[in-house]
Amino acid sequence: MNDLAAATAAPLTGASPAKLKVRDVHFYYNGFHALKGINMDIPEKQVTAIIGPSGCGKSTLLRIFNRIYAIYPKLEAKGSIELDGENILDPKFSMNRLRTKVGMVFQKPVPFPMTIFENVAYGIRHHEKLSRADMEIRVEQALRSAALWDEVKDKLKQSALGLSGGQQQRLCIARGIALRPEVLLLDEPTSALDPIATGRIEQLVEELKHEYTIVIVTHNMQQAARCSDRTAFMYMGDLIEFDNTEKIFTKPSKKQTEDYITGRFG
Ligand SMILES: Nc1ncnc2c1ncn2[C@@H]1O[C@H](COP(=O)(O)OP(=O)(O)OP(=O)(O)O)[C@@H](O)[C@H]1O
Repeated sequence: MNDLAAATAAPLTGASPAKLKVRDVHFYYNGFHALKGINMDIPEKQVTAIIGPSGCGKSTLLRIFNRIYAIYPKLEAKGSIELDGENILDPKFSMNRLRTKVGMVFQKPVPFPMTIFENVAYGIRHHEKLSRADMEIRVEQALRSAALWDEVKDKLKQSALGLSGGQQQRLCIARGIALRPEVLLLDEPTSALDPIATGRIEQLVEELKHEYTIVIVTHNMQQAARCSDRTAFMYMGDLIEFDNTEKIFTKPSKKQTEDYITGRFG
């Protein structure tokens, strides 16, 4: 870790190397300075939660990890984010390649209006040419990984819109992992779900971290405490503290973090 990262983030502990190295990242919405010099190392095959009050920049930071902002004019990111040593903010890092390495699941599950099978196959087809048999294997693997296979294996040809909200969100996760990304971004993936479906997704996150580096934005502090290894606390575009989740929730170093997790503001 360089000096910049050391300024806000405790060093990574344990065996996980950094999968993403965020260095002095600034972000501007049409001139509005939304991220003010973020430095952090996201550990490989662990879950990193980003928490903080509404408007602090959580989603903005998450969306930079797959450069989704690049489709809008007047949005600008500065700094660098290295994925295994390559800067993903560099326009030379193609969007197509980035999509296969970094998958994203949004707050509200939005299945495509097509069959369950096609929802998963669609993205794969865009990037790879597979035989029908290989495609069937890939779709099954993705649905199994997303803990949805047993519930849908007999109705793969039915519309995905007939699934429950929790099933739809797991389908979106299956769609995300079907491309075999290395990093999975989850933007408040359970905010539209009931407690049972939420528990299922949290359990799934726990299982998926063995294969993927996961970054999750959540408003729910209990969720961050339950399912992440590291937690980043943001406030007004700054990364205030980034440390092991247990430390953030039991012995935070910064007063602002303590005030937030004890409900004194936000
Ligand atoms: N498209 C946009 N145009 C202009 N400003 C924006 C845009 N999107 C977000 N912002 C501003 O950038 C800041 C960070 O927003 P962001 O959505 O990242 O916050 P957040 O922490 O994810 O909030 P929430 O928890 O409410 O989703 C806020 O001040 C917000 O108003």
